Amino acid sequence: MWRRVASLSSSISSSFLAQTASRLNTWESLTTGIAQQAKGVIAPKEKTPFITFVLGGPGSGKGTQCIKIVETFGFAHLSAGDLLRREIASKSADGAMILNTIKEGKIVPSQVTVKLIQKEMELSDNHKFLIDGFPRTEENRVSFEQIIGVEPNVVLFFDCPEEEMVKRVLNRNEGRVDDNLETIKKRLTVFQALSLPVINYYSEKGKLYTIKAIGTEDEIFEQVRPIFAAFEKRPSL
Ligand SMILES: Nc1ncnc2c1ncn2[C@@H]1O[C@H](COP(=O)(O)OP(=O)(O)O)[C@@H](O)[C@H]1O
Ligand SMILES: Nc1ccn([C@H]2C[C@H](O)[C@@H](COP(=O)(O)OP(=O)(O)O)O2)c(=O)n1
Ligand SMILES: [Mg+2]
Repeated sequence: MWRRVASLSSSISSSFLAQTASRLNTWESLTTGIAQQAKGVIAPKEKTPFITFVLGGPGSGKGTQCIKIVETFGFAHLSAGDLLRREIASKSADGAMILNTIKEGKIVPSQVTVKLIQKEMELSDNHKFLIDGFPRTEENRVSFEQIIGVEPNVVLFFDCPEEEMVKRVLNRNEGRVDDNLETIKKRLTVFQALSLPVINYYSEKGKLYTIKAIGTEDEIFEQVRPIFAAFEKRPSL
């Protein structure tokens, strides 16, 4: 599992290792993991997690491009929206609250979303994660850093004109409760007010890759491809 893999990486310093493990509250499982590895129960893996956040307004094409990135570069795709919709469908304790929040075009409390992402990361055997539609607020961003204890390697921003995003969402045809004009207008306001500051934050950190998200799906992917192709040449990916 990733948390054991990450923790066992030789490229992470031991103080960072301890800090991360305690944040994840997994020191016990970490040491168990080491013991199991020593016994040969788990195949040894030494890859550091490689995290990509995929940002952009509603309908900017995040999910569509994530499918292509998965096919070409073998990432695990974790869509925050899909994880939240799965919670609604499973009728979990948070389901009704999540449904109302999504209908209103608002953002679900960060701890709920980060816990869902954390669970998926822990279950995955992959070390390359595409985290789609997250972080959408500064609160999301800080919560991820506090709970997961790592920062993204790459942040993709699909930059798309509002008119085009509205057109795409209204044609999406996936039966989503938020794909209507009233909710999309609210979502665009939330995007401007709460998500753009996150995008600016990563721009200032030099981690942001802005993609002009107009044109065909293939044309857009030709802007995405070289970003990961360059990382593939490095030992980190
Ligand atoms: N380049 C594109 N041109 C036209 N339509 C697109 C393009 N990329 C995606 N779409 C369509 O737009 C809608 C929204 O795309 P999606 O990937 O779900 O965006 P997001 O995840 O950012 O909301 C979907 O119906 C998708 O098929
Ligand atoms: N980090 C996130 C991601 C999604 N959500 C909620 C609120 C969003 O409007 C919905 C839908 O998100 P999703 O990423 O699936 O939406 P788009 O693909 O951008 O249309 O889920 C959230 O509260 N917090
Ligand atoms: Mg999406």
